Amino acid sequence: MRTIVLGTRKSNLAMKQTEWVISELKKLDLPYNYEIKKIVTKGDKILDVTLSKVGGKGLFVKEIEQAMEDKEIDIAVHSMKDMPGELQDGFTIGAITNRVDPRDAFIANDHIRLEDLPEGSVVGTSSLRRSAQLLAHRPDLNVQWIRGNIETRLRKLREENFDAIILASAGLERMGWGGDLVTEYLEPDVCIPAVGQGALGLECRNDDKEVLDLLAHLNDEAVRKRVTAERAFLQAVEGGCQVPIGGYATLEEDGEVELTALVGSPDGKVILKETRRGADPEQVGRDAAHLLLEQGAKEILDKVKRELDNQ
Ligand SMILES: NCc1[nH]cc(CCC(=O)O)c1CC(=O)O
Repeated sequence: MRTIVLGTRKSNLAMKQTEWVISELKKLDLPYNYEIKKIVTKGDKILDVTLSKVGGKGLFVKEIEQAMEDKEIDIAVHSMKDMPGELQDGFTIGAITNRVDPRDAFIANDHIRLEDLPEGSVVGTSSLRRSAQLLAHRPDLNVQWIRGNIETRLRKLREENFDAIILASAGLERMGWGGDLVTEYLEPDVCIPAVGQGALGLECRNDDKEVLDLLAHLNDEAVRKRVTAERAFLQAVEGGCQVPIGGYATLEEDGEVELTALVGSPDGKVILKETRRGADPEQVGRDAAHLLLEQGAKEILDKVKRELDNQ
């Protein structure tokens, strides 16, 4: 009986996600054993440093792909939102799983809602996408950088000088911490989520037919269409997870995908946002990108990348 090894980062969230994947695989009742191997990536070792400094997008993914190439692992479990736009040769996303809540969660001390936060309140985020949209909505707030995994950020909200933080609902939900912790969920009209947020990507070697067949059972075709549109947009604007880009697609009753795509300046002063709809997810993503590029998205992103490089 083949043992299929699932590799992931060693954070508690990554472990929870991988355990969930294994429980879904076990339900299939196929003759395989499953094992988890934790991989400590460079990105995990330097969480306190600005990621862009040490290789930017795909930092976590590369080392996990190396482990797959070396056959140490067979499946890599990723948050789709941490996946770079393009994979290295030899790998493919065998499944995009069902999507938990894609929205961002606003968590405030004393549960003060975003609308009611006093001027100058300190909101922690480590995402330029969140800071751009937050400041566009509430330019009077004081956005501060907050780093670390989910547990660390929640601790910093309690112990340090933050009035509120923003986290992905998905991570909280998977940790089993949704509910009471969250002050409010930010709807896409306030905060467009990150491309792929809430879905898991199960990556494998593209010549491993057995694993590809196995993963096909976990693929959610509706989510794949949505995330495909979002990622086509991300790729066409050449963005990664370090730049202020959001993309959120829904699947409509007629089978068309509707994508809202966003590029903003980190200070929230410029927000470019367009909605496109169509039958071909890739085309919808590229069209949205084209519209934003026409309006100056590339200049905004180039400026952000230059600033990150100079940090
Ligand atoms: N950038 C970190 C990260 N990568 C994936 C998630 C969880 C959400 C998801 O699976 O989409 C988070 C936490 C966060 O952004 O608050």
